[in-house]
Amino acid sequence: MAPHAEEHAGSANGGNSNGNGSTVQTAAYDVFTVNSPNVTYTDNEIKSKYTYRTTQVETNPDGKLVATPTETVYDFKVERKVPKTGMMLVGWGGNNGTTVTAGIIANRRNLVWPTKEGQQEANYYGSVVMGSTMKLGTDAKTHKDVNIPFHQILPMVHPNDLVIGGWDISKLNLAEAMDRSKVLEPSLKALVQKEMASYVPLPSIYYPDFIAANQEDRADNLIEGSKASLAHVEHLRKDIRDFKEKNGLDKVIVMWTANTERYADIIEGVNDTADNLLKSIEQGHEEVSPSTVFAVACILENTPFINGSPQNTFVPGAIELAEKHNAYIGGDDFKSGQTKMKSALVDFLINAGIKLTSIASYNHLGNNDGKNLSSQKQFRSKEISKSNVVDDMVEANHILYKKGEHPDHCVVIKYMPAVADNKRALDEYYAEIFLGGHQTISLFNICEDSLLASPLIIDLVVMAEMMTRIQWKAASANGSDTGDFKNFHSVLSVLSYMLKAPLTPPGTPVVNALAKQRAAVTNIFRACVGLEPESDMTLEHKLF
Ligand SMILES: NC(=O)c1ccc[n+]([C@@H]2O[C@H](COP(=O)([O-])OP(=O)(O)OC[C@H]3O[C@@H](n4cnc5c(N)ncnc54)[C@H](O)[C@@H]3O)[C@@H](O)[C@H]2O)c1
Ligand SMILES: O=P([O-])([O-])O[C@@H]1[C@@H](O)[C@H](O)[C@@H](O)[C@H](O)[C@@H]1O
Repeated sequence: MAPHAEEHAGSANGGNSNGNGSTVQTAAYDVFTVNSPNVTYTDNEIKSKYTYRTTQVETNPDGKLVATPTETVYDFKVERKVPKTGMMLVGWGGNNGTTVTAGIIANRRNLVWPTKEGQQEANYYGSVVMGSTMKLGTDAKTHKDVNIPFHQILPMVHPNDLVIGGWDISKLNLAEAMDRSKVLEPSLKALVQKEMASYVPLPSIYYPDFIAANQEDRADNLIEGSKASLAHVEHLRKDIRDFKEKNGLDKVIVMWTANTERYADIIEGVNDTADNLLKSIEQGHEEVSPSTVFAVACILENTPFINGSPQNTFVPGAIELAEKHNAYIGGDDFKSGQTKMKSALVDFLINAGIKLTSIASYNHLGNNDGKNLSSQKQFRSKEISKSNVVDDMVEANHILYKKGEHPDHCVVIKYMPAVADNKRALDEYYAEIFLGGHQTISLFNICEDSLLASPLIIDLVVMAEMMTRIQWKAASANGSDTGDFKNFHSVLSVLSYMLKAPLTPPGTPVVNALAKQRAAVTNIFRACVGLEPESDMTLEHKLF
């Protein structure tokens, strides 16, 4: 590890929400308990027996559909002890990395700072986990909805308790990098400057061909070697172990928030299987990217790895390796502003029976991400993730769209340094309506990119950590034992709400509709405490 990293290797130490750094025992019964014969609480676990109800459809020889309601009973088990958790960011010195770190410090210390609009308090707005609620049920007397904070449904890590560290190819300390990012108010920066200056990213791996050449001038904090090697894998694994040991952590989650890489070619014999990928890394194959090396290191270290960028980090060999090691991976590409709006608006239009015929998606931004994306190969990675986000919604409506038919969809990103991190998103949605009419929706959406992405980093890390403490097994009808509890599939598709191009287990469908994504994670967490899915039927208000 480079000497300067030794001198200052720091981590944003997590004082927990009561400030003493111990493991915070956050139990779901803090706000509620479930009164059901199917749910049991012990000091260490919540166990629930959950009946999953769905509908199987078959097609008769005459083409008629037959719908059969089905029930599957699962046992879920949740570890209640909230572990002392580390968040290691790849690209820690970037706009997102510095912003999320400063934001957590500001919240942990309950900071208030002057702005031109007046006093601003720290908050976690934009985080589903920390800023949203879910309906628990209806009040037995008033029959009004009772809503609880999302993060209270299960014993989740509090972001204030996260111990933060990471890597960057730039050697700037986090205070210098925060200044370079031009995201935060000077008054807030002044309050966190001292702590941020004590954090210096660990050196990282840098394979120039994978990111824009215009990034070379910041590559001064490097691990030796310009292509994949097992030495790189072992170096990163040791970094994770050292960070865990130095901070007395129970668990670490690694998040890629470094630059967008070009796509890696999928080559038989190179990255198509786990064994071939490991062999290619050993041989220093040019087609293995830094993000895939990080993914492999995390999988082998059994540390969840999430990709916040659009490149195809998870080549087939990486997915197979994660499955073999029962390790968690997730991605791709934070869904922060323009695309999040798109995944909600397209869902609304198509489900309203309005035939969307074209989406023109333009944006310009002036941060370093935009500079990297000004290179065609890196832009192409982003163009793919921003374009595929409507596919599931279009394919679900065969009334509006014939098979293979879809709206015209163009994505444009331009680098305009003047606007810095305040990305401008201009969108036009053009649709056919009743009797040949048209509806045109034009949006001008200023997205402060890092202030929108940082809460998603928190959500991804907190939810990924929560998933490591949930296990399941098929329950038996007669109470006989059905074997050991198991982890969810290695590919955490439950994280899709925060991601533009959700990675799903091989062969399973991709859901991009924003409301469906939120319902999925909400209802899975509810099932873990034996609660039925959120239903908006409210029959209690209709049948009386
Ligand atoms: N709203 C958003 O900000 C948003 C939304 C979706 C996706 N993303 C993606 O998140 C990523 C980060 O965005 P950002 O605005 O923070 O970008 P940024 O350019 O400010 O930060 C990226 C950081 O990664 C570092 N880096 C590059 N290669 C590295 C490597 N191999 N190892 C370690 N560090 C490396 C760079 O030095 C830089 O500090 C980008 O890929 C971007 O496309 C951002
Ligand atoms: O706001 P969003 O569509 O989720 O995505 C953003 C893009 O609009 C922007 O061009 C890009 O630079 C960011 O990295 C991010 O991907």
